[in-house]
Amino acid sequence: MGSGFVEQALPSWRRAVLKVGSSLLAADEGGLSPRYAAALAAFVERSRANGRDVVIVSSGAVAAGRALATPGQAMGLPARQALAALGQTRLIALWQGFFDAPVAQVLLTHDDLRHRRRYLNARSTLRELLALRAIPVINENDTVAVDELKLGDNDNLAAIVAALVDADILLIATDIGGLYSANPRIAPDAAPIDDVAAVTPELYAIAGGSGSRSGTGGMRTKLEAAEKAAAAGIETILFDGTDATVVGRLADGMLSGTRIRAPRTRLAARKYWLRHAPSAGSITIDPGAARAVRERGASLLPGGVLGATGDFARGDVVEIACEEDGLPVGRGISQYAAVDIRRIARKHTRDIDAVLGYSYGENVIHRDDLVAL
Ligand SMILES: Nc1ncnc2c1ncn2[C@@H]1O[C@H](COP(=O)(O)OP(=O)(O)O)[C@@H](O)[C@H]1O
Ligand SMILES: N[C@@H](CCC(=O)OP(=O)(O)O)C(=O)O
Repeated sequence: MGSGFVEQALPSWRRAVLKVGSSLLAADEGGLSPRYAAALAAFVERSRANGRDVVIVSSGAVAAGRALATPGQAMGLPARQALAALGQTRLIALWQGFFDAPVAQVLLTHDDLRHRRRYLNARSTLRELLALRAIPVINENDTVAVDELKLGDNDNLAAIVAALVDADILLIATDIGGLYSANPRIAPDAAPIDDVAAVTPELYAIAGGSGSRSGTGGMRTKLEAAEKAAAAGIETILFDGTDATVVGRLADGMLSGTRIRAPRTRLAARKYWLRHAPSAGSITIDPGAARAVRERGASLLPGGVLGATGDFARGDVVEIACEEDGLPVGRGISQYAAVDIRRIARKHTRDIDAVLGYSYGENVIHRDDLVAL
């Protein structure tokens, strides 16, 4: 029996976040199983061979750890956290087993992503890992992630990561064909929904909880994730990771599952945000740098910077002004604090380290973080 979803073209993409739920990795007898992960890994491999980047957000640490715990043992929060710590090494080993390329373990909490500096550090690390052609495998840092530190679930984590790494698409592999008009495990005649223009309250009303022992959020958290991704201009795809044919076709650019659209493009969403975020200060640049930013969309290097006003921190949004006419050139996220910029202004990129004693890279503002006005 098919899932009822009609095959449609997958929107073209260059960088994806692939979220793999516990239900796809947990073995019936406890621990992890490569059963479904193998086809998903083959998809990652094929995508990478075509020059695309894939970041994996993988659940399954608790499920993996369960095989190592005594059955019947009390399962309070610390016990779950201990299971996650035990299971995480197995989880990474499972993924590494599929790839020749190195897998990098990245564990994140809400706190890491809420604080601007740590957010930027996570972003730089992930960018660097992708530049190294490594395969980042991300999970929530369950050891410390309790209550207010918790992102709650990996669907939401995957959406935040998608925005973090500038992904074009968020692929959520789950244990069901996609979104249905009701939970098919309860309502067998539920109808598949192939295409969603926007996540609405009505949609949340049809999304129920998890259908398996290992899964957590059910469709609700997948819709929350899709809503977050859409706000950043990223489309979300829900598909059945247990169906090797569906996964194989995905690598051919064809989807059987649910496509949840984003109302605006990624660039438009980002530029809108950069234009409207409150600014914490300004950077003055010379006319040559102003031309490079305006006409070529170039990154801002320290050589073209003349100074900084205000007391902004690394990661703040700042105005960029041209010293010649004082007119605004653009806005962007500064990689350096105002105090640092005053010291590296007019210096060559290679001297940053010598002047400051550290470096956050060659750009004062990276072109991806810059909008010309
Ligand atoms: N409207 C719906 N359409 C599809 N699945 C639904 C719906 N409402 C609830 N679900 C449940 O959501 C489950 C998938 O979520 P979950 O168990 O958390 O998996 P994962 O481990 O992949 O995150 C499905 O197996 C299904 O039981
Ligand atoms: N960090 C947890 C994952 C929790 C989670 O969100 O699970 P799931 O709903 O299966 O994606 C673990 O690795 O077990």
